[in-house]
Amino acid sequence: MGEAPAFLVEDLKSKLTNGFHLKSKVCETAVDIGCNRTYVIGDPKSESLAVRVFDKLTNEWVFPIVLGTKPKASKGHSAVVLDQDRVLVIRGDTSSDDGFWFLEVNTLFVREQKARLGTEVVAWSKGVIGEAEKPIVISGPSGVGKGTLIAKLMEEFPLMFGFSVSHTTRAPRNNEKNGVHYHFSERGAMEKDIDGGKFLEFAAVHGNLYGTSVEAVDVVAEKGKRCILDIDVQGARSVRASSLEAIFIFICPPSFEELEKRLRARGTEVEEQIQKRLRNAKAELEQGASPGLFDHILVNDDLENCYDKLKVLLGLTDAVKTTPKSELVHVPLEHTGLKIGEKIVMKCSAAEQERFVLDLGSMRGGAPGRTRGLRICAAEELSDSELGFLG
Ligand SMILES: Nc1ncnc2c1ncn2[C@@H]1O[C@H](COP(=O)(O)OP(=O)(O)OP(=O)(O)O)[C@@H](O)[C@H]1O
Ligand SMILES: Nc1nc2c(ncn2[C@@H]2O[C@H](COP(=O)(O)O)[C@@H](O)[C@H]2O)c(=O)[nH]1
Repeated sequence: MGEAPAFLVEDLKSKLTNGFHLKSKVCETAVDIGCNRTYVIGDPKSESLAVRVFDKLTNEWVFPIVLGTKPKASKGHSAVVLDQDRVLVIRGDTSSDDGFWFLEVNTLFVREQKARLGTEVVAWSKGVIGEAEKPIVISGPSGVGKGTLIAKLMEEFPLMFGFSVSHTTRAPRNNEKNGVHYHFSERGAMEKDIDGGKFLEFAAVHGNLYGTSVEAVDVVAEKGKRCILDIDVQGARSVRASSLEAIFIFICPPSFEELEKRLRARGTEVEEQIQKRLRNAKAELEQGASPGLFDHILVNDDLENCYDKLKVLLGLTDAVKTTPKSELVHVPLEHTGLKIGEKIVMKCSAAEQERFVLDLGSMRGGAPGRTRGLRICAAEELSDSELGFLG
């Protein structure tokens, strides 16, 4: 690995304490976390936000496994340590919906992945301004009508919802398209991606492997839509245990006989599979009722009736059919910032007269999902000390 170029580390380090400054074309920043580690973010050649770590105990560079959806390359960025767990990275010359990223170095998710992979790990999480709606997890036994309800929701509210396309090792049915209904995968390839930390959750269901990749959820969020996950109860349990905040809905059949009727009438499974799915349904129905896992239980008796109830609990009325747009702020390439408590006071170039405060006080979530609940407020809302910084 070799020794750290001391001049580089010292030079980069000196730029950052609680305050930070981005002049155009600063594509490499360094932050110290703890006594022994310097995280260097960025690569001036490619402008990518690559990450490497200098371990001061061994005097070696470490190249961590980088999880989560990575930020796009950037002409310049600034970085400030928020706590021992994460660094806020601000991409210059971008809009606030793609400007704020969190490099997680020691959060619970990162610690879990370090233990699992036995190597250095960091994870990216994109900062979301405002109260982006929570993803919706829909579970229930095979044949209960989850897919039917989700299809109705997507048809009525195409701008609001996006489907998380899972990976599965099951063979496609006649009407199923790769990349639309599922990413149909070879078991070996899927297991490799699971080992590589690319999955938010996975489970063996009815003899096949199914899983939700971090990317599947991110792709939906990237379009500004609310993500719907159709996953089994084991998957719901894993998501519940993760940092992804979601609403959990369990769909029940009116009776076991009706479930069997629907599964047979769908005509997609051979008898052996039907029997297996019905056996598993018994256990799933028991687990669905276990306390603390699901926020809502809906009985899918009459389809229209159940769909109406689903819309009510998601707070959907006829008046709400588009995605609410939060106000966007431009983050210029040149900016100066100061961390004061849970606020980042941003002063952009004097000529542009742009000043705002990024309030991290309500932030939640984080890798492997998004960091949500950031708030941007105007300079008028600043306290005297914050105004002092702005000069
Ligand atoms: N309320 C209902 N009344 C009668 N039939 C229904 C109802 N809801 C769904 N169905 C039918 O039941 C069958 C199974 O529904 P669907 O495929 O949506 O189930 P699913 O829960 O998504 O199953 P899987 O978990 O196997 O993907 C379909 O043929 C669908 O048209
Ligand atoms: N844990 C997960 N379960 C999933 C996922 N995608 C689908 N499923 C569940 O599998 C069964 C069977 O689905 P089918 O398409 O073969 O009928 C069903 O209960 C789905 O909810 C996933 O990514 N993770």
